[in-house]
Amino acid sequence: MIVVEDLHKSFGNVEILKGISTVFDKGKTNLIIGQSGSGKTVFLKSLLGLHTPDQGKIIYDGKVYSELNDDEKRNLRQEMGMVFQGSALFDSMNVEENVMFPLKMFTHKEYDEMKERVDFVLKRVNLKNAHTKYPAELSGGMQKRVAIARAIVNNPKYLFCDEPNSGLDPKTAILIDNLIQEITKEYDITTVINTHDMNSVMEIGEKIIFLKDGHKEWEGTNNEIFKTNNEAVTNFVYSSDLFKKVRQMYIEERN
Ligand SMILES: Nc1ncnc2c1ncn2[C@@H]1O[C@H](COP(=O)(O)OP(=O)(O)OP(=O)(O)O)[C@@H](O)[C@H]1O
Repeated sequence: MIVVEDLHKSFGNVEILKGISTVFDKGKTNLIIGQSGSGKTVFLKSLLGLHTPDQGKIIYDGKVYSELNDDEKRNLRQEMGMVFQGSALFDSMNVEENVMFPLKMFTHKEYDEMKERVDFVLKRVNLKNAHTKYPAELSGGMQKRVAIARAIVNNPKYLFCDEPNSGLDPKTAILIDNLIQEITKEYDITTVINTHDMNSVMEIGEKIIFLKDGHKEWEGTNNEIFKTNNEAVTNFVYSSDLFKKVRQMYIEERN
């Protein structure tokens, strides 16, 4: 579980995060949504420890980040997995080497043990016979699977995903969303996903926080987002007429 208390972050004189408080539960897919420039990436980077907040606290299962010493911070970072936008695989490494990379960096495991773990996670993301392939030889969906395998290879307690569906067709995007949700539940991970994808919001939005201009404007579940009367949220989520009609039909059906 990650608890965020009154998080503020400025760059120069410009305040980007203006006092965000929320809770991200374990075993759940938590989504951050909001318009471009609303502060989602700055927020996600703050959760990763890449930005130091000016004010407020981030608490990881009882550990207040700002109160940890350097070793404790390093240990905590090793409990975090990250799926970057565009997968960010190493082009010069094959799939097995990409996935093994965090184990080589952060553990002292023998090769056989690392290989066993790599085989396990690649199987878990349904990638078989891809060990010796290079990223350029893989489809976008397969690259995402490799990125997810790499993010979970070190058994993270926290998984952060930045636009995991960018560049994928809608069907593959749903498969990737479902895979992230399954893994989150299976290994009881606290997962936080930064997304623009409204399909993701509807499919896996167990908890959604909507940022607007650096504030938390709204939070709730995918069921609640259908019913909310918050204008900023409805304008954002139902920006197309088609979505507005679907929402109207849903509300009428429920009444
Ligand atoms: N390192 C930085 N230095 C100065 N300003 C920054 C820095 N990082 C982000 N910003 C500013 O913070 C604001 C929020 O940016 P952020 O990248 O968090 O938006 P976002 O909601 O993730 O947008 P998008 O959906 O387009 O990725 C922007 O105005 C951006 O210019």
